[in-house]
Amino acid sequence: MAVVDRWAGLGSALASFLFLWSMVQRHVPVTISHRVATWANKLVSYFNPYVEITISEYGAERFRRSDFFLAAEAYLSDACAPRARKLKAELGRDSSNLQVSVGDNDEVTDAFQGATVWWYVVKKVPRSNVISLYANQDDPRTYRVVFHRRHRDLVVGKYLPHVLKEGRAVTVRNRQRRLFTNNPSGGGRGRGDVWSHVPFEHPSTFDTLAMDPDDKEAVVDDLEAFREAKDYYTKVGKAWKRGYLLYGPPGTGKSTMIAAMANLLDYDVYDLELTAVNNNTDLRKLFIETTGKSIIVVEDIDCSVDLTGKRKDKKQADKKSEREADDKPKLPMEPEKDEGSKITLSGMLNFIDGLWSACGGERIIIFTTNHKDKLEPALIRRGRMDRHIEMSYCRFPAFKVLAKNYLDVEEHELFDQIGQLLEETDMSPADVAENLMSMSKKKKRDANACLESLVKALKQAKEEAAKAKVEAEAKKKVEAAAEAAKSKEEDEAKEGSG
Ligand SMILES: Nc1ncnc2c1ncn2[C@@H]1O[C@H](COP(=O)(O)OP(=O)(O)OP(=O)(O)O)[C@@H](O)[C@H]1O
Ligand SMILES: [Mg+2]
Repeated sequence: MAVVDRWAGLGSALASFLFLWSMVQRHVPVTISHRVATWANKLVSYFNPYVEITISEYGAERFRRSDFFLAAEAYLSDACAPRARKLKAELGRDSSNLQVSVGDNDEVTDAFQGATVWWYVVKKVPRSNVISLYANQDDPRTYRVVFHRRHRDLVVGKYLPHVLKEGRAVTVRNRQRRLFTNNPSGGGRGRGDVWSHVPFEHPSTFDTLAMDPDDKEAVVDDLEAFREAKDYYTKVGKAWKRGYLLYGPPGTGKSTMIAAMANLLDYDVYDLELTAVNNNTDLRKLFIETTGKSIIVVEDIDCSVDLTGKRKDKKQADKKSEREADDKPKLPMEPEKDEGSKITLSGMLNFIDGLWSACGGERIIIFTTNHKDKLEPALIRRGRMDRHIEMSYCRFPAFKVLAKNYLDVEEHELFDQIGQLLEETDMSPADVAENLMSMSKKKKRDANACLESLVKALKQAKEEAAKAKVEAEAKKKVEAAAEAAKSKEEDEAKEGSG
């Protein structure tokens, strides 16, 4: 009975203290109550030897998640997830790789050079009128890093930089590379909508690419030097980017080489379809929305848009006369027919090396074409397209790579004959490859049969080429004769009238 009484007394005493405290608080100046709070904090920290650092999801850049937060997230999921009890598994952004991260309100311990560090994930529930029991999926999170105060220098000076570095490395390692293509201009709903992407999964590598070994090595060296050359580019005052022009007949491996480059450098690929871009402004927007560590590709640049001012004028003049000729009244509702892409040469040049091209850095721009001579020289001069790489017909060294890849054959009695034939005939690597895999699926791939079929195809190609040559010469002769006869006739007519 007495105990209950005592408790009741204590309760009422506490109640009156709280009441008094709230009265005091109301009447004591703000500065004093602040001072009391600071003192209380000091008192607590005197007895509590632990220090806390917080890393919030949204830092100074309100629209972007803070880099440090992302790095910490990656670090935790990689290094500490095995010790967490509450894990969260999500499909990665590309729904192909599973990402495990530490669940909300969980504690994870980490050890670093003898110091123990505790990580907590806290969700910040925004103050609102609606009371909700569960934190929202999108509520910003904060990491709390707690450690003993004697480790303060170690944690701030070494551990956190270590987390940042490791986290970034993990992000790069887990990154699913992507293949982007531009959406038709005007179709996007807003920022970030200009490119769509799929996972980049092309298996081509420089090992499987058939070309002259010396040329191949030169390209690989060049790419690797580029990747390491950030400081060099800064020193010489150039934007960190490099242009390659790949030219050569169809089927010689231009697209394949781009995939091999992306796989070698571990870059994303932006496949730019110029015909879907309306004007120079859209082109610039596309460029700005690309990220670093990427290859921007324009395939068949000679075919996609008319980049020479002269030809464009002619086309427009043609269109005009066409319009005048056709006197049918146009329906008022009918919009003016799109006059094709309005990208100009200057827009394209700006795209490659204008001021904007320096945003972000670490980009490779590649043009491919089947007709190098048709291109505007300004577009491909050195500095814009720094390196011109010719992809040519398959010769013996390239054939050896294909034979090894497709048939696992490095030596064969037919090689001499094939080498000879490849020197005399122009056959693209695509055709050679096709012959090397031309066996039906049921039969086991037989190297002899494949090589024989290749020899046959080469001989046939050689004959056809010879025949075509003879025909072309005959045609030339006939034309020359006709020309001579015509000029003779004209001369005679002149003499007759004179
Ligand atoms: N040098 C090569 N090494 C290995 N495979 C090749 C090579 N060239 C062509 N091939 C094979 O031929 C196919 C076509 O090659 P690719 O698409 O790279 O040619 P391309 O030069 O881009 O042709 P186009 O000018 O028509 O675009 C590829 O799938 C590839 O398997
Ligand atoms: Mg191609």
